[in-house]
Amino acid sequence: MKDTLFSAPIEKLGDFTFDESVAEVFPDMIQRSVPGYSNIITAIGMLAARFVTPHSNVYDLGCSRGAGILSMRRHIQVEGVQIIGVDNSAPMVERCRHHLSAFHSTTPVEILCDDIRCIEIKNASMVVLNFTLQFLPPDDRLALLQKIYQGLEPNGVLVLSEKFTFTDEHINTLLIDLHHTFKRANGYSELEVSQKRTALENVMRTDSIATHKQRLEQAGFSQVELWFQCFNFGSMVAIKSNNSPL
Ligand SMILES: Nc1ncnc2c1ncn2[C@@H]1O[C@H](C[S@+](CC[C@H]([NH3+])C(=O)[O-])CC(=O)[O-])[C@@H](O)[C@H]1O
Ligand SMILES: O=C(O)C(=O)Cc1ccccc1
Repeated sequence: MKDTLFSAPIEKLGDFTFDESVAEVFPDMIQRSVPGYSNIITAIGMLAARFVTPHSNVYDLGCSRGAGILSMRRHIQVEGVQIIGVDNSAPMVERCRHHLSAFHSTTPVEILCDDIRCIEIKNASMVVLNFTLQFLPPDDRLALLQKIYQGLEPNGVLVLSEKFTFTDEHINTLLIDLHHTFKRANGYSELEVSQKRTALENVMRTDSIATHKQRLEQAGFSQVELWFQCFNFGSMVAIKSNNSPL
């Protein structure tokens, strides 16, 4: 389904939510809106092949329709792994469960319709936050990362993908502008770009790469690196060391 949600003028533009209409067009929306999205999904599978250990849990927090879960599940070759996907949007969860059931796998997946701030994380070898942390209130972000760190086993990995802001105003404007050019090249009109930007203003509060690094370190991660960036979008890995004091 093609995303045309912001194509006509909207008189009272409300805040962006992950409702039925967004869930319906979501694969098209994210593919045309996030530069590097497919590369990141592919890399999440490659990281799963390396990091997921036998008899561990794997979490995809804010799993939407399950693209990250499918990519990980395809690459997991070890036994006894349980994948847990979490999303608090019922229309997303419904489509995610339906989509996953269309593919055969020996690795079980459970999809929870819940807030990622409320679920328990334990015995994890890999945790994915693929463009989800940016939707949490900034004050709740550190506590979530601390919970993830505590739930990870030594040598476990967190993949954190986000839209970034940049402290240099000129660079920030340039990268936002290149993102808009990317969206225009993918068929979105000026009106679609500007209405969606306004709808996202109050719900998606982005941090700088430096803020993310500091917060991940504060949560306990000692090895943190940006492994991918395209314009103002990117993805980081954070590894829990095997001689962690916590
Ligand atoms: N507090 C929360 N608790 C649970 N879910 C939440 C919360 N806040 C937001 N969500 C969910 O996080 C997802 C963010 S989209 C992730 C893409 C996916 N990872 C992908 O790889 O395709 C990113 C984007 O749209 O830019 C939505 O499905 C929300 O319902
Ligand atoms: O579309 C945008 O401008 C974005 O920043 C990315 C995005 C993609 C899907 C849902 C919400 C935000």
